[in-house]
Formats: sequence, C-alpha cells, structure tokens
Amino acid sequence: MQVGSNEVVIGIDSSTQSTKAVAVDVATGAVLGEGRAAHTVSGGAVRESDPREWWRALGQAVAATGYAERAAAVSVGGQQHGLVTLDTDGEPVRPALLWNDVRSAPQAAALVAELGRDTWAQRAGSVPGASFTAAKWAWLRENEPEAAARTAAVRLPHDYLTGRLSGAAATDRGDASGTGWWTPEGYDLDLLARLGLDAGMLPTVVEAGKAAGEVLAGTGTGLRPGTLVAAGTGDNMAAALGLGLAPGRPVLSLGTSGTVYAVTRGRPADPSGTVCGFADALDHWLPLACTLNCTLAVDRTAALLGLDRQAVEPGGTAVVLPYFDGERTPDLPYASGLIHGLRHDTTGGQLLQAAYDGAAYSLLAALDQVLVAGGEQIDPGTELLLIGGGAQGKAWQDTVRRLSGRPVRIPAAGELVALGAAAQAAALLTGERADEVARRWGTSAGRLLEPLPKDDAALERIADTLHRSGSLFDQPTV
Ligand SMILES: Nc1ncnc2c1ncn2[C@@H]1O[C@H](COP(=O)(O)OP(=O)(O)O)[C@@H](O)[C@H]1O
Ligand SMILES: O=C(CO)[C@@H](O)[C@H](O)COP(=O)(O)O
Repeated sequence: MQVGSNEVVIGIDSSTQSTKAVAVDVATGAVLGEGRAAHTVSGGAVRESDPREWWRALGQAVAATGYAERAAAVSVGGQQHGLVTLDTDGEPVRPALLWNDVRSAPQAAALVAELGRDTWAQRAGSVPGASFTAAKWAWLRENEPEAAARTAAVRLPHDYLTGRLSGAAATDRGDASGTGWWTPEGYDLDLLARLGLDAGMLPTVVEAGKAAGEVLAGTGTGLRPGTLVAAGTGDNMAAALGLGLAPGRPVLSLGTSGTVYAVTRGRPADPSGTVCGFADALDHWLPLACTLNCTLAVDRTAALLGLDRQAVEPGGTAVVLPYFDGERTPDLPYASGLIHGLRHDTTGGQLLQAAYDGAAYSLLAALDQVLVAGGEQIDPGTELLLIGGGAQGKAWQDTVRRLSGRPVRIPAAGELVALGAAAQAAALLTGERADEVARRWGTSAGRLLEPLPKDDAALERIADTLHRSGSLFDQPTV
C-alpha cells in the first residue's frame, strides 16, 4: 500500500481498569476517533476479571471510535501475564487471574527454588514473581485442580481478544516473554512438563510484522469480516512501539501498574529478579521493572486524607510505603502500606506527597538497572519519557523530576498503548516496522520539563525506612 491512501487502523489497549481504542489515519497518524469502556476487577486479596467483560468492553470502545467499519487492520495490546483458561468450547473456565494478584507468591517462590535464580534468568530472561503466568498456572493446579483439569487452552489477555476477533490461537514474543515458559528458541518444554502443561494448549507465536488472522463474521464489534488482525502484544511492549522507542531511551509509565523500561539491544538476564527480561514486540528486548502500587495507591491515599490528588505540600519527614496490594518491586508480596516519620506538624499534603514519593521511589531506583541489564549506557542527563494516566498530573510530574533529577518529557499523545497497537496494525498494511510507523507519526513529541535538583534527603529517608521495615513485610498481615 502507498502511505497516503487514507487507510484507517484501530489500536486497542485492554488494560487492567479499562479498554481504550483509537482509530488512526495510517498516513498521518492523526487520531480520528477514540473510545473507552471500563472493566471490573475483584477486590480483597483477589485480583480477577471476567475475560468476557474485556470482550464486551472492546466492542464498545471500538464502536465509540466511529471508524469500526472503515478500519483496514486492527491490533490489541493487553495487560501482561494474566492467566486466561479456556475450555474445549473456548469459554473461560473461571475468571482470569491478573498480574497484580499476589496469591501466587508461594508458587513463584517454589518455582524459583526448584530451578534457581540463575537458570531462570538465563532461560526465561526473568526470575518469576507472583505476576508471572507460570506461577498463576501453578496456583490454579494446586488450589483449583478441577478448573485446571477442565482447561483446554491457556491464553494471555491479549491472545484471548485476538482469538475472539479472528479465531486464531496466536500470541507474540513480547507478551509471551512474560509467561515464564517462553525462550527465544520457543516454548520451554522442560518447564511446561514440570507445570503439567501441554505446549498444544498454548498459542502460536506469530512473527513480528505478520498477521494473526482476519476478523471473523459476526463478532458484533462493527469491524468488517476480513479486516486484518495483527499479533498484538503486551501493553508495555505496545507502548514502546507507540513511542517509536530507540534503544536506550528510558520510559516511566504511571498507570494501574508503575513500570520503568527501555528497548535494548542486549538480552537482559537479571538473577536478582528486579528487572524482568522481556522481549519487545519486534527484534529487541524490553528490560522492565514493575510496581503493583502506583496511581491507585496514591489516589487511595488522597481519598483517605480527604484531599484532591494534586494537593501535595513540600517538606516534613514522613515516609509512606504505599504497598496496599503487596509489592513486586521490591519483591514483597506480603507487604501492606506503611507510614513512618509522622510528627505533630506533619500536614495531610506532606503525607500525600510522601505517598507519591514512595510509589515513584522503587521505579526510579530500578531505572539504571534496567539500562544496565540490556547493555545500554546510563546518562543521567537523558530525558525520561513519562506516560500513562498519572503522567497528566502535575504532582506526579514534579515528583518524578524531583526524585530522578532528570529532564522529563510528556508526550502529547495520550493513549500510547493503543497507538502502539495501531502502529502494529498499520505496519501490516505498509510493510514498515511498527516502531518506524510511530516515529513517522511523531508520537513521542511533547512538552519537555526541565530537571529539578535531586531530592537526595527524601530518597535516603525512603531507602532507610524500607531497609528497616524488615520482618513487618515478610508474612501476610494477620
Ligand atoms: N490528571 C491526573 N493526575 C494523576 N493521576 C491521573 C490523572 N489522570 C488519570 N490519572 C490516573 O491514571 C490512572 C489510569 O492510568 P492508565 O494508564 O489509563 O491505567 P492502566 O494502567 O490501567 O492503563 C488512574 O488510576 C488515575 O488515578
Ligand atoms: O505486569 C505488568 C508488567 O510486567 C503490568 O504493567 C501489566 O502489564 C498491567 O498494566 P496496566 O494495566 O498498568 O497498563
């Protein structure tokens, strides 16, 4: 196809809290229409969603773009790691276990003990934590053997949606690299045997730049049958595509999860487990560190204090470790929220600022490790790309500037995961690489915020509190 022929593609971001869709002009990158629909996530100690709700939300979000019938190609970026179990009719056996459900922490620990950290890092690229699909499958076998026995197919969230659109049993290297059973050579058959999982139950890994299939008749999405469906990918991999990221350029994403990552030329293998050695959606790597407590934890703190989320105040000695959901970075699945250093004169606004600081701290502490793991240079003067819902908030922006000491760029394009999926869909039509498409669209352009002097005192206070929190976080709170 000639770029410039008014083709339209639709990119979809099926994330934890909602589905967003964008209709994009392939030639210019102009966003022609947008749609959004919310999901429900169960509460308490459980983080589960019904995959059929994602499918309904996808239909609503795609319809709301106003371009479903005109789209020539479509692609789905989805929340990583979630375990979707399907029966022989392709129906969910039970709700999906999500990336932020820490009930699988004991199974992750057992898997790590069985093979050892070095072997995991070398084979899977990552030492699996509770978020990884392998740990979730082990949890299901142990806790709901009947559900595991009824499972005929295992999918990631984006695979499930690609399957509903096209009928294809397809995934991509990026999202597959967050399962624990993917290697660059293919699925790890030894690990699958240990997990009692047949490789035939898993989707085929589609090569970058190739289609997974075509939209089926009667999907109810408004998309025309025959519309090309790209392989899709994990949401962080999709955002990397959406930014057209060049190797070595760091990104901080503030959403339901907090993530820090870079595209790198080297394959990461961090035995400490801080850096997940994901593959990107093309032919590079995506070392990434992820926190479970980001925008939701800060918003919850603001609500508890009865404050607007922007009502932060400087100063004070309070430290908040906002580990409402347990934590993944640092690896403290049994943690809960902790406040330390309160004084009579501590204000609510200072406490709220401390929650922002506590949430940003672990991500920024992992930034250099991410670059090192992928063999890229650390340059503290390099700007940090700030994305995700939180990137729109001034309090988040200033927190990141103060704790990183780096210049921060806020891309004007809002929905970078959906845009990355759109770039993947467009690449099917134009024959370009998806990251080249995004660079042509200029998606990473946006406001540059000058660096602020690094607040070493705040960083030291948080590090010290974390260090001394010790046994408080070792076991579930009674
Ligand atoms: N202006 C803002 N300031 C701070 N936080 C915001 C702002 N707008 C949205 N958010 C936060 O962004 C989060 C959603 O981010 P998003 O990246 O869309 O989530 P997800 O990771 O599920 O895709 C919400 O939890 C909300 O708290
Ligand atoms: O688990 C990870 C990364 O490893 C998360 O980043 C999920 O991919 C969820 O993403 P959001 O819903 O926050 O976008």
